[in-house]
Amino acid sequence: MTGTLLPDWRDSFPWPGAETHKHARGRLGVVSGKATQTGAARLAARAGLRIGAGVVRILCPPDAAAVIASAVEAIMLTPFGSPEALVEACEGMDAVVIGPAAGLTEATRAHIRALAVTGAALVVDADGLTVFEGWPEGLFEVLDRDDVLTPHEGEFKRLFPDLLETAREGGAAEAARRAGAVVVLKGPATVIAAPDGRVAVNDNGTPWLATAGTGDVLAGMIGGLMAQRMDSFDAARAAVWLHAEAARGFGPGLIAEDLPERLPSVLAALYGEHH
Ligand SMILES: NC(=O)C1=CN([C@@H]2O[C@H](COP(=O)(O)OP(=O)(O)OC[C@H]3O[C@@H](n4cnc5c(N)ncnc54)[C@H](OP(=O)(O)O)[C@@H]3O)[C@@H](O)[C@H]2O)[C@@H](O)CC1
Ligand SMILES: Nc1ncnc2c1ncn2[C@@H]1O[C@H](COP(=O)(O)OP(=O)(O)O)[C@@H](O)[C@H]1O
Repeated sequence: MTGTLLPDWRDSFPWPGAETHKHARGRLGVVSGKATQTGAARLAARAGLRIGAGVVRILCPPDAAAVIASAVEAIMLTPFGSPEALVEACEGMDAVVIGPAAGLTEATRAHIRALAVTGAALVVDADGLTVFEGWPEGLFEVLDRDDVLTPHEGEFKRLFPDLLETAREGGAAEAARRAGAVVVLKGPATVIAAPDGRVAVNDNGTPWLATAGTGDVLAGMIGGLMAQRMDSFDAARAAVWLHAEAARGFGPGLIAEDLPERLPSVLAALYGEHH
């Protein structure tokens, strides 16, 4: 492992107890895009499962069901055809990831606003952020403090056009206050900020992560920890650190698909330090 100090979120990491079962470990939902854009959701779902959510289900538009069904095993699948049907399919979910390859459509906005009133904590990423460009309050007004936004710099600028001139730390802190949710401003030194003023800067980033789909994996990892009821700020810090650690362990040639498969060895090292 990199660094001499072990990260301080490890004491609240959700290792399974002897009496647990899969539903008790946490239920994660991941909303997929249309039939030609299902890869991002599958990456996020696999990452959520690898990081310990006990049950992971992809929610998809009806046209995407056949594509996804042939590409998943442990991950379950429910098609939905309206915001109401999505809410129904998410009943009992502890956390839901929405946005990766969701599409820049009115439907994506409606799905996010509908999910926000369920009991599930939300991770909003990618198109789920961009689709609120010009109407950020349409997103912020429905978020809770335990929801998480995961913008890269381009997405951050679309929601907070005045804040990137500020230093990244200050900008992310103000963004979290404005959104009323945790903000993960991704990049070489990812900044994690909570609406209560907590701010952390991740120190183990690696440029091997600069490849398509790694952000989708990160969203799934954060959602997977939130599904296990880890505090959202700690879940985001832990996921960002573990994600980079998995990439460092792989090195040259890394593609997004490799990250969930590296997680067991990163988690095993962390588990060994803890027990
Ligand atoms: N397997 C799959 O199915 C995958 C599906 N994916 C899905 O694809 C969709 C598009 O996602 P996206 O992130 O490529 O595009 P988007 O944000 O619309 O615009 C990109 C523009 O933003 C700017 N930009 C500025 N800073 C930036 C930064 N730090 N990182 C990146 N961009 C930055 C930059 O502008 P430039 O700097 O070039 O002027 C750039 O041209 C989305 O639905 C996503 O979920 C992907 O997740 C991959 C795997
Ligand atoms: N140069 C870099 N150094 C460290 N981490 C990086 C670098 N470039 C990208 N990353 C990380 O890779 C991930 C990319 O996420 P994102 O831009 O959302 O990609 P995608 O939409 O293709 O999934 C983020 O976690 C980001 O912090």
